[in-house]
Amino acid sequence: MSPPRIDRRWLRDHPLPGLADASDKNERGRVVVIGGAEFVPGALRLTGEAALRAGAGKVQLATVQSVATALGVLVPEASMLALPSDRNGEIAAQAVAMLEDHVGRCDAMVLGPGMSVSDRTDTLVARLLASPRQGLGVVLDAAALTSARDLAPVIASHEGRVIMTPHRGEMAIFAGMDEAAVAADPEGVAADMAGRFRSVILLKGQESILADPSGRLLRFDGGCVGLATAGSGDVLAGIIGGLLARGADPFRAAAWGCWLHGAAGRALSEEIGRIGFLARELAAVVPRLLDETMTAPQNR
Ligand SMILES: NC(=O)C1=CN([C@@H]2O[C@H](COP(=O)(O)OP(=O)(O)OC[C@H]3O[C@@H](n4cnc5c(N)ncnc54)[C@H](OP(=O)(O)O)[C@@H]3O)[C@@H](O)[C@H]2O)[C@@H](O)CC1
Ligand SMILES: Nc1ncnc2c1ncn2[C@@H]1O[C@H](COP(=O)(O)OP(=O)(O)O)[C@@H](O)[C@H]1O
Repeated sequence: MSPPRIDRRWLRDHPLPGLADASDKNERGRVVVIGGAEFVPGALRLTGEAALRAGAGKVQLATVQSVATALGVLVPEASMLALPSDRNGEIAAQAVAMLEDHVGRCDAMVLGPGMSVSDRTDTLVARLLASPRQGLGVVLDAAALTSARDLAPVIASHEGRVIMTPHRGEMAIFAGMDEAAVAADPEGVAADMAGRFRSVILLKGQESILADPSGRLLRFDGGCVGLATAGSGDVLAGIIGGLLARGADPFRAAAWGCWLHGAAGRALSEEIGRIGFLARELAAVVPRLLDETMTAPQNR
């Protein structure tokens, strides 16, 4: 029997925490997004804007010094943390000392967009996850997933507050199996990894599978082919980070994020065309979708 579907009915039965009209931006939480490099200088724009569009109160973008100023101008709503880089224009391992302080003041951390697989990334990810912080939700995406594969006990110590978002290729590396084996049993693989890492796993694809350590499983098939575009996963990670910062629990944040991302893709398919809308266009659709799903009686 296939797992329940993430759809409007599921969202209605599992609402996001409400926000009073009188609420202050500080009540909507703070997200730090760590990643990017000289060869993908705009990656954090995708993630940071998505976190803000999902309702986060404040976003901080932490990336290499050589791109930080330009990125800050591109996303003037964010504050910037300029990190030392190595000779390849990627975040240097010593940046971790600067980051540890900042992460301690945040409600959500998104780690990995635009980073590449390397020993430096491994060091950074291991150090940033080493001491779980009360209430911090974590999204691990892209290269951070490869770093996470040897960190099961560390990730488990975060007590279910880590969300990992691999696509099938990343899951194959992460789980140490070939992609055909992941494709043959995505539900089994996602459930197994969620149990081993005591974390939430969102295995992305045309159909995405969401699993948590307690054995809950959901599926989402409401996206569209246009979502298979560069940077689309960076946007999803940002939406989930923004929802975590607003106070959603990790499983709910991942499920809502998956649905919002898919529904935004469908909206752009209709408005712009089936293929060829840009990842950076997705986030702007999210606030309207949130209003519709959170308030309109006909959608409940
Ligand atoms: N590239 C860009 O233009 C942009 C990239 N951006 C950022 O870079 C991140 C990476 O994106 P991407 O596109 O560089 O790597 P993607 O294909 O996700 O592979 C990741 C890993 O999975 C592996 N892997 C993949 N398929 C596989 C398979 N079938 N079977 C097995 N393995 C497979 C793959 O192995 P490889 O193909 O290298 O052998 C690699 O190790 C992205 O999430 C985003 O943050 C953005 O900022 C925007 C612009
Ligand atoms: N054919 C498809 N139909 C529906 N959704 C898709 C399809 N292909 C990819 N997606 C979705 O698009 C997103 C792509 O994420 P990812 O592969 O990480 O992109 P990138 O690495 O380019 O940022 C995922 O949320 C995935 O579920």
